[in-house]
Amino acid sequence: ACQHRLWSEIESVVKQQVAWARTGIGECGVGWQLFAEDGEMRMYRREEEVDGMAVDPLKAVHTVPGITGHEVCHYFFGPQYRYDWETTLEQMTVLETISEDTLVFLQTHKRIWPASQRDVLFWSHMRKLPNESDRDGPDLWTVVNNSTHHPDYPPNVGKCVRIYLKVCLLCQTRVDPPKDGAPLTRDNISCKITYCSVVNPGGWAPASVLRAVYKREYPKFLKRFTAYVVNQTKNKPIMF
Ligand SMILES: Cc1cccc(-c2n[nH]cc2-c2ccc(F)c(-c3ccc(S(=O)(=O)CCO)cc3)c2)n1
Repeated sequence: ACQHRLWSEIESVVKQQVAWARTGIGECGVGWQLFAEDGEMRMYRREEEVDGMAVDPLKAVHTVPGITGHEVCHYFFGPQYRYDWETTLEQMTVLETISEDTLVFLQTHKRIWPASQRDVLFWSHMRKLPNESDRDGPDLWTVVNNSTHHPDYPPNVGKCVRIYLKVCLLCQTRVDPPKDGAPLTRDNISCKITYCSVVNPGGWAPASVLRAVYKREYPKFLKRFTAYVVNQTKNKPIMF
């Protein structure tokens, strides 16, 4: 897929998004507010408007015991699982299979009253990244979703307003080997998850309504998705 039309864009967006996800919230600049907390999960957002529309960047960090970064990215990337955990999804189509780690999706999501229904068209790329800070530590895994165009599905033709998003899920596995040299079990692993997103609603949507929805939907999504991965993997061999 190195010669694919999207390859150079994917390379640059993945590098940019991973660097952003790796930036601790303290170095992200001013204006970030913690808006949700639940156990290990912390969700931050910054209020930003473009053309009067709320495009608040979001950064969430969460640590989940018993799963690996590869497993988290596998269930986030795979179209076959999405209806199980994405509660606001109404319709999902894989428009293109560019390679086994790069797909193009078209999705329509449940309407957020009083705004019009939204759809989103994006490429999704999954990649393993070398663990720079700890050579013999487990690799990092990431999935980057980035809005793109497709000639057969121009924006705003039907009833849906096209939204534009950039999402990065960055996962770092942590292994705490058992003292007595016993074989590794899921009790000895955990995954640090960073989820970043910037969503441009693409058309009129009241900032106050969007912010209320985001405040409710993002924590729900991350909790539901990670619980889904724990449940799907608990009786399966660990996928590093
Ligand atoms: C999780 C969440 C946060 C904020 C809003 C909502 C929501 N509520 N009702 C409709 C939506 C909605 C509308 C349009 C969208 F594109 C997405 C959307 C959200 C996430 C992603 S993803 O790339 O993170 C996971 C793949 O679906 C893609 C689209 C979600 N859901």
